Amino acid sequence: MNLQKLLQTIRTQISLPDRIIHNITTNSQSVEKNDLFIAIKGYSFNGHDFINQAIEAGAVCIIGEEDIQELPVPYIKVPNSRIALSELASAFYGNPAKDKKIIGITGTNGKTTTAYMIKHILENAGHTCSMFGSVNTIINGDTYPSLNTTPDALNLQKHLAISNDEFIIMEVSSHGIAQGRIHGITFDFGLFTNLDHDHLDYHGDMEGYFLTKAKMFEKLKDNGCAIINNDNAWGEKLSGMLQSCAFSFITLGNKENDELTINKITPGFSEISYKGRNLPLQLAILGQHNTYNAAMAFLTASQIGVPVQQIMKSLRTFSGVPGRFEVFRRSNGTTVVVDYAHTAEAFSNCLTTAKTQGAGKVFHVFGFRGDRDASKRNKMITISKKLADETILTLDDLNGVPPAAMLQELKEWNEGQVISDRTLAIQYALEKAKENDWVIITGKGHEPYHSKFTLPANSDKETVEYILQTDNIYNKTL
Ligand SMILES: CC(=O)N[C@H]1[C@@H](OP(=O)(O)OP(=O)(O)OC[C@H]2O[C@@H](n3ccc(=O)[nH]c3=O)[C@H](O)[C@@H]2O)O[C@H](CO)[C@@H](O)[C@@H]1O[C@H](C)C(=O)N[C@@H](C)C(=O)N[C@H](CCC(=O)O)C(=O)O
Ligand SMILES: Nc1ncnc2c1ncn2[C@@H]1O[C@H](COP(=O)(O)OP(=O)(O)OP(=O)(O)O)[C@@H](O)[C@H]1O
Repeated sequence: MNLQKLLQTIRTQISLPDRIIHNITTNSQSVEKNDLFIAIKGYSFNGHDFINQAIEAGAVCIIGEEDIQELPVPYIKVPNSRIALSELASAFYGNPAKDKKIIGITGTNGKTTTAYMIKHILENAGHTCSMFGSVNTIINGDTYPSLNTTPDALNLQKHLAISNDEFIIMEVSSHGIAQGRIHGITFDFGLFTNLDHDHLDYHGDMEGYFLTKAKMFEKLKDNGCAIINNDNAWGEKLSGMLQSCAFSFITLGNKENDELTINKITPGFSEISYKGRNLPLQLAILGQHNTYNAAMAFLTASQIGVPVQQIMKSLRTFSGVPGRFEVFRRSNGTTVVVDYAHTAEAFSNCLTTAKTQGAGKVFHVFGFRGDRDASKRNKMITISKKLADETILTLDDLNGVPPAAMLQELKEWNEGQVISDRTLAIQYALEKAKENDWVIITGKGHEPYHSKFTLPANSDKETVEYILQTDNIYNKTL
């Protein structure tokens, strides 16, 4: 793309040589000849420190937000590099968002599950969908791994440009919003699932976290639609803020003016009311929280025009998301659940579901992510001890925290079992659980985790599958 034309996007007054830009990059290590390098101030590094390296590798123009003198190539200072990145990426890929119907899903929990449900319903109704989220990225039917829940601006614009699908369903994380990753796009639908104590290391407090999430709704098209779960204080607060917006908004909850109300939740079957009709909502997956996710998906599909009966049928055949409340049965009658829960509310949902399903004893295995919001740990442990019969603490991703320091902390939180190796912790719970007991393993879900005793498995899901397939306990085979 022509450099001068590209830079009109960020309204620069600087006159630039007439040349073609090969690519835009923010990483000096991937710069190639004729690239435009954008210096980003990050959390671990400052991209401005790598400008010389980028020039040596062939960058022909640099964008940054610091004062920098005497570079051998044009340097353009902008107020905010991440915003410039979004604008330039959008221009570079031909403003691909403008022709797309984009569904953005934000909230602490339920984004992935709701995204999968919407995709399932829309595809059954004959639509095609791309999906960008934390489990994977699906475009034109091809699946790619995801680095982030919300792709960085360059990848986001690139994904949009290559997608030929009718709908884009994307999870919108608070980090993605705060880092301007979605700056270059507008949404047709904006969904808010809920808000729970998480990521406060990044956002400071709940109010700051909420206001970041709320920013996604500033990006809704005037003819767009917001769909809010009103059955929590933060959803109600957001609904209040959206009253005077140009776009329409509808809510789900348990009040008269909610578009959809959830009247009753029982295992595998709930009753909702929609447009004056009471409807049985049958799901093949467990967890009362999934009724809320299904209700969000229902409202979205209905707004798109999928007939109600068809939505209900699709929800009945929805088989779930990898690592989200995945249920396994052991031959001795124990039920094992692998779930991606990271917050106290998500723990509460999982553990309560076990009890409502008639669990005997409930064993709960989990750990804390190192270097991530330590302020939520007290709530997580408290709810686990309240609702589980035995809490077994183990290591989760350490993110650079020394294992000994984390183990020491785990021992301070739990006078009961602390088993450092995650595989052995799962093994311990499975050995103790008898018929009708439940083992709930939260944290890693489908994501890889490197245990010393990894064997053929490296996620909680694979660990459990391996044990159940062989019905063997790891240390007997080591
Ligand atoms: C803390 C955080 O959010 N980090 C994200 C951020 O990276 P960063 O700003 O920290 O980058 P950095 O490593 O400090 O580098 C700064 C700049 O220097 C450049 N650099 C660096 C080294 C070098 O040799 N040369 C060079 O040019 C880098 O390319 C970068 O442009 O920007 C990157 C590009 O957008 C993200 O991939 C990265 O996500 C990391 C992987 C991450 O773990 N993020 C998590 C916290 C996150 O975003 N999570 C949410 C979901 C949360 C949830 O709901 O659970 C998500 O959307 O994924
Ligand atoms: N509607 C909900 N309300 C509360 N908890 C939920 C809800 N939906 C899912 N959960 C819990 O949150 C966990 C993560 O679910 P999901 O992956 O769908 O959410 P997410 O918002 O995408 O989270 P992440 O970004 O961490 O993947 C689930 O395993 C479950 O324990």
